[in-house]
Amino acid sequence: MAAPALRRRCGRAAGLWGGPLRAPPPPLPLRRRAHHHQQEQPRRARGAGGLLAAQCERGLFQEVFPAQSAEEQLPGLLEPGRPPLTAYCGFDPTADSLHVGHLLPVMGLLHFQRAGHNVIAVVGGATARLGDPSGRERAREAPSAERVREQARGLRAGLERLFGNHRELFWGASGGRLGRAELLDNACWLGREPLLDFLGGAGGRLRMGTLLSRQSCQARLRSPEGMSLAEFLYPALQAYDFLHLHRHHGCRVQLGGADQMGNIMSGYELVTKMTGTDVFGITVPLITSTTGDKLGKTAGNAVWLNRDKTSPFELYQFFVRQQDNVVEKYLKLFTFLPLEEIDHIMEMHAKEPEKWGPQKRLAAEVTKLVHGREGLESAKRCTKALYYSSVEALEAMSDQELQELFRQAPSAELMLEPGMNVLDLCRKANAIPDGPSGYQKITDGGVSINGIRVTDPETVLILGQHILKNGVSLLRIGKKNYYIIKWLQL
Ligand SMILES: Nc1ncnc2c1ncn2[C@@H]1O[C@H](COP(=O)(O)OP(=O)(O)OP(=O)(O)O)[C@@H](O)[C@H]1O
Ligand SMILES: N[C@@H](Cc1ccc(O)cc1)C(=O)O
Repeated sequence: MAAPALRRRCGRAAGLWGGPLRAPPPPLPLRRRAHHHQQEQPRRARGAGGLLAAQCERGLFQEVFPAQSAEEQLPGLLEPGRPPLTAYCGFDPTADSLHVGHLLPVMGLLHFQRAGHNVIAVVGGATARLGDPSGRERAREAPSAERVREQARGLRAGLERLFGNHRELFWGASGGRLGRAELLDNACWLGREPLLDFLGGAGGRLRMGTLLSRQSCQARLRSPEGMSLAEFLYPALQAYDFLHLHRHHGCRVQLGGADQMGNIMSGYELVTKMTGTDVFGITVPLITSTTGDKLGKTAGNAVWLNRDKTSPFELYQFFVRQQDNVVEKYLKLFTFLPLEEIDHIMEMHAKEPEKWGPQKRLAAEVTKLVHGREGLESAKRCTKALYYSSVEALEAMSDQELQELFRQAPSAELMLEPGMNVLDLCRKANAIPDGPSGYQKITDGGVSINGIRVTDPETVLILGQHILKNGVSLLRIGKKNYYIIKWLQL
């Protein structure tokens, strides 16, 4: 199958925009195209029929496969009133947490769900043992079965949180029918499939030439290390997942990042050959860092969704720091805000760029989806405490937040002794050098407690001022050396 030639940019697939199939509209810049279509054919406010068009317009759905039948059939299959479709996406537990890159295929699933379709998130408890060679220059080190099981737990918890937060905080009031969301692990079927059955069944249908022609395979075969049989068979296992999900859950759509197109095409090949049913693949764009690397584990630049690895505050700050040239794109990709609202946010931003309005909104929406309302409040509290030296915010912080906020900061547990002063505190916390230079550090104005500079080393510590109600003090030496002091038996 000359598959890559069939791939086509989602944005150019006229049928997906709701326009005539044989007369695609001329390619116009996105914003103008939206208005052009609004005039020709009113855009449905919500509903399955508009799902592909809407997500292409947001830039979330990048490519569809196979282009022609997807153009011809998907819009009809997604019409409101038709039976719901089932779409799936897989996530390999090669770490114990999801990361920001994974959010995009999850957003894809959530949009399917919002349009009334059923979705399945598959944790690759079996596939992670082999390691997907797509987009990788070298093989991964094979993790132990126990490690994969442990990491799969982390991924499952993360996915459950995302779907739960979405249902509670982003759908609750909408009233419409939200599709079903299921969480499965491919170890449940791949782990039980006898080898000979697999090779004799799926193995007999997939073509070597096609598998070898995939770009990810070619790149690896040319590399000095070559490619193991396990890695070579990876796409066959992923294809088998699609077949299994099709047979047992009626799944007809596989979503994935752009790097997954080869594996998705193999799944398409297997399902159509074995069942004769048309199935489809949809990819989402890859989120990259400012240096152009795919954001993820391989490049070592992952921003995690698990609170233990990246706190709500750090996640919030990651999005607040996004540059103007990507923030509009991210608002469309990572939030459910209507496009008209995003336009308005961007217009306001042009007038008042110093307020960082779009960045803050983006950060708030994503943090709420990932960490819930409480996580967003925590992120805001930490921001106030750190960047606005808010004693109130500091006082309201839990131990966990303090640890998260000052992850790298040393902490000390101290007993408050009568008459204890600022110099004693700094010394006991090992925050200043012994002798006169430490003393001078304070008199020079290099020390603050709870955001307030203290220049007299003999100042006696006062409860409620130097020691907050929650029994902590935040000591800062110089510009950014923080020490967390926990007072015992106050
Ligand atoms: N930066 C990203 N942007 C968009 N999609 C991504 C990104 N990173 C991962 N994905 C998608 O998330 C899904 C699950 O990815 P998976 O966890 O298996 O690998 P990964 O995170 O890409 O791993 P690695 O970084 O180790 O290559 C895939 O569809 C993948 O394409
Ligand atoms: N191969 C995908 C993960 C995946 C695993 C199993 C699947 O059925 C689908 C996708 C990746 O590494 O990104």
